[in-house]
Amino acid sequence: MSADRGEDTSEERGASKGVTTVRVVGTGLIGSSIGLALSGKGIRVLLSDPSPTAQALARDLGAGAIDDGEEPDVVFVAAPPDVAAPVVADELGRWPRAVVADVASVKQRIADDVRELVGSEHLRRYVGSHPMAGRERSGAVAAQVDLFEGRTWVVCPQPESEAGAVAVIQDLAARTGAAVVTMPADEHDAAVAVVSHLPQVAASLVAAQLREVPDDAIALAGPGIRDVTRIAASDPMLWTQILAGNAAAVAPVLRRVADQLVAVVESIDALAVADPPAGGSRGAVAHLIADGQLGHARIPGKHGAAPATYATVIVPIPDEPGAFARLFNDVGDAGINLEDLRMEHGVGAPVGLVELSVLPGVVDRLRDVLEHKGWSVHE
Ligand SMILES: NC(=O)c1ccc[n+]([C@@H]2O[C@H](COP(=O)([O-])OP(=O)(O)OC[C@H]3O[C@@H](n4cnc5c(N)ncnc54)[C@H](O)[C@@H]3O)[C@@H](O)[C@H]2O)c1
Ligand SMILES: O=C(O)C(=O)C[C@]1(C(=O)O)C=C[C@@H](O)C=C1
Repeated sequence: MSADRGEDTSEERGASKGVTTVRVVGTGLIGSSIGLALSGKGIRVLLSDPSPTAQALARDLGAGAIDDGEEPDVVFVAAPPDVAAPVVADELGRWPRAVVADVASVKQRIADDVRELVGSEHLRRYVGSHPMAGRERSGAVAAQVDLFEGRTWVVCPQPESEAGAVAVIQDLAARTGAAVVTMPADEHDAAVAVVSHLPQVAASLVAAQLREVPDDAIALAGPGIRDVTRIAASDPMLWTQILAGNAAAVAPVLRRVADQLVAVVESIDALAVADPPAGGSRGAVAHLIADGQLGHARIPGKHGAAPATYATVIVPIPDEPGAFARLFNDVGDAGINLEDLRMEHGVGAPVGLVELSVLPGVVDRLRDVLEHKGWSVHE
């Protein structure tokens, strides 16, 4: 088996060359995005979902064909985490030659449940995996062909997983454009507790504070609150399952944050009085922000590359058809690669603010080109 950690290389690819048919079970956001990505690579994708509407919608959006009972080479189970294990077990039983993978956000508990359901010997063809890509929206309608492009896709082999089965899933994940990382399931769960599950809890807590805020205060919302709360729009049912499935790893992370939050409150309390005593409270607050800077600087860039600091320019665009296309054409004509893009809608104004991120070396040229084309450009 290939439980070695590390990034897949192109030399290792090719393991899925013999794969012609992939069955996707659960045709929501992730299942349909897999279907779109693999269909685009010439693979025959068969779609199955207990909801006939979800299944038909995925088909209509181009994610594949409705499953007709044809034997698949590979099955991706993209069902909710609380049913992933029994669905994997069913698929292993139904297709005795297929490699069966799941894509659920937690890995160890699902693998343990599958082992209990089918027995260790049948785990040879099972490979746990988790694309670190997603959206705060659910269902096929939110699926995207390039959802996995440049994102990490974690493959978590079990001790029983056959090397060939692991290689097939690594290879298919790579064919969606993802950067494949292989690691044990328990390490995956500890990692996502910090990099995925904590952010969801934090975003939901911050956004929940806005429920009672008067309209006049909400109207002041700028990019800060939007950045911190985007994922607060996520599906409560899915996230209850994810947090329950990884509770043992998430609880200590939340406890550490809670302890640090209590210390921050004490420092801020000390500073709230008219003439704060010199007791180190300012230092504690400064450390909080500085530590955050250090953590933020460690977040990898595209394709898992070293953290990249991009330069940004902000361009107001009119809220009218074709404005976006014109802006992109002007950037493209200048041969400048956009590294990232964000859009803010001005409150009460018929303009949007587009933030373009580029490598620092080309930002001056971008500014010149856009000004020359008549755009007004802000830092
Ligand atoms: N949403 C994300 O950002 C994200 C990212 C990576 C991985 N995941 C994982 O992918 C899986 C699917 O999440 P999603 O966001 O696509 O959810 P979704 O709600 O968009 O889709 C889930 C689909 O599964 C179907 N389903 C329900 N019960 C089923 C069953 N018993 N058998 C087969 N299908 C069933 C539903 O009808 C629905 O179409 C989850 O396990 C989730 O943890 C989600
Ligand atoms: O971008 C988002 O909407 C996500 O939150 C995606 C995200 C994450 O990055 O934490 C959330 C949960 C999934 O298991 C994988 C990816």
